[in-house]
Amino acid sequence: MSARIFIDGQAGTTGLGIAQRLEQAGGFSLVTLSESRRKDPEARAEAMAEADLTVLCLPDDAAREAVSIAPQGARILDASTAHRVVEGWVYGFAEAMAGQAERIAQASRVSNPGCYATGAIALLRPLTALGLLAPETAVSINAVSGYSGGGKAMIADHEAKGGPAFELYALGLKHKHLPEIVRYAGLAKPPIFVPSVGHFAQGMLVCVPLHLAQLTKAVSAAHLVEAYADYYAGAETIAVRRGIWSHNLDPQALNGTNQLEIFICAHEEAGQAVLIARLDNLGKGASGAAVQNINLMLGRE
Ligand SMILES: NC(=O)C1=CN([C@@H]2O[C@H](COP(=O)(O)OP(=O)(O)OC[C@H]3O[C@@H](n4cnc5c(N)ncnc54)[C@H](OP(=O)(O)O)[C@@H]3O)[C@@H](O)[C@H]2O)C=CC1
Ligand SMILES: CC(=O)N[C@@H](CCC(=O)OP(=O)(O)O)C(=O)O
Repeated sequence: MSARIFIDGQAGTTGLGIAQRLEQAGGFSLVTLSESRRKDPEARAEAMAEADLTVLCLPDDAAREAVSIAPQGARILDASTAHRVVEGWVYGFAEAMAGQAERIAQASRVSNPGCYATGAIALLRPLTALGLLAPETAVSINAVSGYSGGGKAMIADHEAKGGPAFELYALGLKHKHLPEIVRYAGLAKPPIFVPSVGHFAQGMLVCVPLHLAQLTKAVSAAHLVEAYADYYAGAETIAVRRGIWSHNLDPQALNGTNQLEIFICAHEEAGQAVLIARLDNLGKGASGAAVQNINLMLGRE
């Protein structure tokens, strides 16, 4: 029998992406609401009761409201930022932490990670877990995203007005992904995080520049590659590669997939490295990860 999924916010960017992926995968049927009822709390609560699993693809306030009206026993996966560091919610990044896939499978409340957070945690968690990076280290993160990361409003802006070509933002240094990055990367204090957005729809790069002396012991780039490869051994969605000087990295290369690539680039004589995660912000950064979590929660993976 097919599993019944209610996507609250199905008309939005993430909701549409999840619906398409579930349709392609097969074995799911969607509980849907008419245009006139899709924001009606009573209709949404009924749809949650009918479904085996509800996925929230809503702005944060609407996601909190959805949880408050959810019928008893409803299982919820929240794609918003609202519950990522909230007690009682399991963080939906199965590959990042030992035992996390099992915790997701058993949970009734799972939060889907943020797109930048997925890249940052994929890079930093192995280093803190292996004791190579002390939690109190001062870390910086730079990232670039396609404009679909900003949802319907940013998509409309870019597609109607043609730009800007590139811009930095969140320069108040309080980006909404910092709390989840701190908690799940295992850091003791927030990194300096400077995201940016370019005039391309989809795809992202998340970069952590590192002086090798910041690590707790002397390691070569080859050792780092090996350490990441061991950490993610068996993770089908994550590939580890040694960065090559002559390569440029295109943020769009993994679009349409649920994959994440880690590149370790280093200038060892200078004691410098840059760790880079490449992913599709709408794939492993949103809808792809959501479908992975749906499968785990329903015991299909
Ligand atoms: N875009 C991305 O890359 C990612 C987004 N997310 C998160 O997913 C969530 C959705 O984002 P995104 O898909 O980009 O946003 P969009 O703006 O594209 O879609 C949000 C949808 O929610 C609907 N909505 C708003 N309020 C309510 C309500 N009270 N009841 C029912 N529906 C409502 C909107 O309706 P209407 O169509 O009328 O506006 C819209 O269809 C956000 O929390 C976002 O932070 C997570 C990971 C990545
Ligand atoms: C380009 C852009 O604006 N990106 C969004 C993040 C998108 C995302 O993944 O955020 P959530 O998962 O937390 O919703 C931002 O920086 O706010």
